[in-house]
Amino acid sequence: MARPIATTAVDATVTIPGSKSVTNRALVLAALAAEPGWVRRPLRSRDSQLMADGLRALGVGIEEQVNNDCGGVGGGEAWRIIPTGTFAGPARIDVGNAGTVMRFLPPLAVLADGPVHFDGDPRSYERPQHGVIDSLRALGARIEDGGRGGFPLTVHGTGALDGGVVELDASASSQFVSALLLSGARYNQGVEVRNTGGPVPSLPHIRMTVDMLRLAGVQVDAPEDGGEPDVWRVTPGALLGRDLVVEPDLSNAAPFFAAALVTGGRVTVRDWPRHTTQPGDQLRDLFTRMGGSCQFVDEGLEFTGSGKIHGIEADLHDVGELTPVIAAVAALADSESVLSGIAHLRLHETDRLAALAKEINELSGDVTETADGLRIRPRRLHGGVFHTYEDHRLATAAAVLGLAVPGVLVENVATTAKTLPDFPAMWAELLGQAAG
Ligand SMILES: O=C(O)C1=C[C@@H](OP(=O)(O)O)[C@@H](O)[C@H](O)C1
Ligand SMILES: C=C(OP(=O)(O)O)C(=O)O
Repeated sequence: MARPIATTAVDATVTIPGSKSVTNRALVLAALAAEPGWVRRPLRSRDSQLMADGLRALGVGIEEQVNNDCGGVGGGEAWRIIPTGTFAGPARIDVGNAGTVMRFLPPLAVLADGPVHFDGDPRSYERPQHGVIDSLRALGARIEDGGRGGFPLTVHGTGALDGGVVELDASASSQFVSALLLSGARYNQGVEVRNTGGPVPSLPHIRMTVDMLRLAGVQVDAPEDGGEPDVWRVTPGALLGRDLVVEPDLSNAAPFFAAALVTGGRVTVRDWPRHTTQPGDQLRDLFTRMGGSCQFVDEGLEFTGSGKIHGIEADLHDVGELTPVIAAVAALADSESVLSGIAHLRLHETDRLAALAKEINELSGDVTETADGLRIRPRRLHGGVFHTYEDHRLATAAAVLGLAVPGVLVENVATTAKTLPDFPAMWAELLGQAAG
């Protein structure tokens, strides 16, 4: 995708599709429930499709309805989830490169009536999975992993799991904890997850898991509610079928607010929730520190750029998925930025620290990798191909750079289909151009 620089300040209102994290949790919880439920305004993307297909392979009914009027809540698209109580095996599941699918489904597959074979994109072989697999084994599951501790692997479901207390190192991914908690209420003894490793990243995502479990009627003890630090406990019990409206994906608002910052323009994101567990909500603070300002308006959240972009020193441990777009904005700022607390990004869709440093430097930037992040010294950039390594967030970061730097070519912008298939058209509309 080649984008000329934005010649005028953007001024737009955008509708961001549903959150990947909320959609995929909602699907898992609805599949585990004792009664049917609804997921409204779900994200339609590669990651949510992989999740839905995985659950269907296990026998869960998912009926996709468009423009229905089911109960009047949410409106628009809705998926009706019909759980079967048990999960069917043998089954085959493709996890793609979706962290939520590769971590959340094996703990559910232990409840299947037979073997469930998992495989995925080449990158899924490299992403950490030990926190899920070793934990499930410790809780009584039989899993074959082909000798590498990860994919491809076979979970030998027996219809039930003892569960109980498990210790793991969750410093590589919060998804290890979320994964075990989501299915834990269906284990005979529930589950108690104890992190014995370093600090867990992306804690708001665990909070999201805990809140959504509670909405499904599950009793959860968590550290932030006065519980023991680094310990989460799920009491065994049935899950309720819920009617849930998915919030817009706030992490995918990042490139659009960045466009307001970079062009000195204004972007309103519709339906921004006033209260949310999504880490993307921290964009309000981060991008304000970088030179913009925001306010809630009737339609949603309005973000305005001042025409100036400041560097930032920020610990992004909780909000790692925002890093690529923040790094792109930082490369266009008037002072140095230091982004820290994000060593775990080396094991995301790609090694994001290496990829951002390499690609921005290829455009004549000055980015160095630190032990746990990036140091970004803004320099005048020139155009060139920005490689995206099949990482949706590298592609949106490159598009942001392309607003200010003539001749930036985003290689494989279609990779945004992981969480935002409409990105090329939405971006073209933002800039008042034809998609292409
Ligand atoms: O549970 C989730 O929905 C997510 C948790 C985070 O993963 P890590 O804890 O592996 O960073 C985040 O980066 C990812 O985009 C989504
Ligand atoms: C890390 C991410 O995704 P995943 O769910 O595949 O871990 C991300 O979306 O930034």
